[in-house]
Amino acid sequence: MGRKFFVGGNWKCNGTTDQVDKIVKILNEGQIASTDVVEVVVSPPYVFLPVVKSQLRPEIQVAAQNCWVKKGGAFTGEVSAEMLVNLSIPWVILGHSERRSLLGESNEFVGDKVAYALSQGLKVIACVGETLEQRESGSTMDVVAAQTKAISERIKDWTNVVVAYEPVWAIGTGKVATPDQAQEVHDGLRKWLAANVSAEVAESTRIIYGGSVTGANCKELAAKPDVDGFLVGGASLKPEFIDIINSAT
Ligand SMILES: O=C(COP(=O)(O)O)NO
Repeated sequence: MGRKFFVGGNWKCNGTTDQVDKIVKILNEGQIASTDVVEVVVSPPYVFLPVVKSQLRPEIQVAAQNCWVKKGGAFTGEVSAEMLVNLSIPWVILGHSERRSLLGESNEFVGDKVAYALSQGLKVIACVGETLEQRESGSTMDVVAAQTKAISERIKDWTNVVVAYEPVWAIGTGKVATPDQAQEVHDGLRKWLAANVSAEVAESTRIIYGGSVTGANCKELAAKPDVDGFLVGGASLKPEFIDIINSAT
């Protein structure tokens, strides 16, 4: 049984009501491959999540871009996993490099978040990726393995986890990883899962790529055997996101 292609759209901290209406229109009117072929999940900012969920065609799911690490309560400004479940938001992105770098989210904190979100019934897009300095020092696999280990030590069931490899040096820079660069790390992650979790988890877990994916570069990336899809930032706000959704067909 192959891994179903997965395309996520991370809108990040972007959007006005007019812009959101335009993006939803693009998504609802675009000719996209069937849900038998591709799983599509878009991730608006929290404030637009319920309205986007209510307006999107049923084939497209939604994700939050983050959630709190434990049960809700006196944590001003946070949004809990329980709230997302209550709103029938099925997915959450966790461990994005922008939160790791800007907000100091450690590997252990991200691991705890993934474990708690899964425990509440959410499905998780778990982000890993190295900085340019780490890549240039040859420590890419050490870094992404440590990030993945911090998750693996805290969860038992990988069924509802998608791993997103997002090299920090490719995010928002236009410097997309080459297909071979992406394949090398995805293969390394799959081997890590096989050695440290199980052959079944390694085979079934989708490992998706993020970092300057566009309608122009997605096809050759999608052609790589261990690239199971994408987590798209900037291009997910544009009509070319439809091409990226269809890139596996
Ligand atoms: O951060 C990203 C990628 O962003 P870009 O596609 O804009 O590089 N996905 O979560």
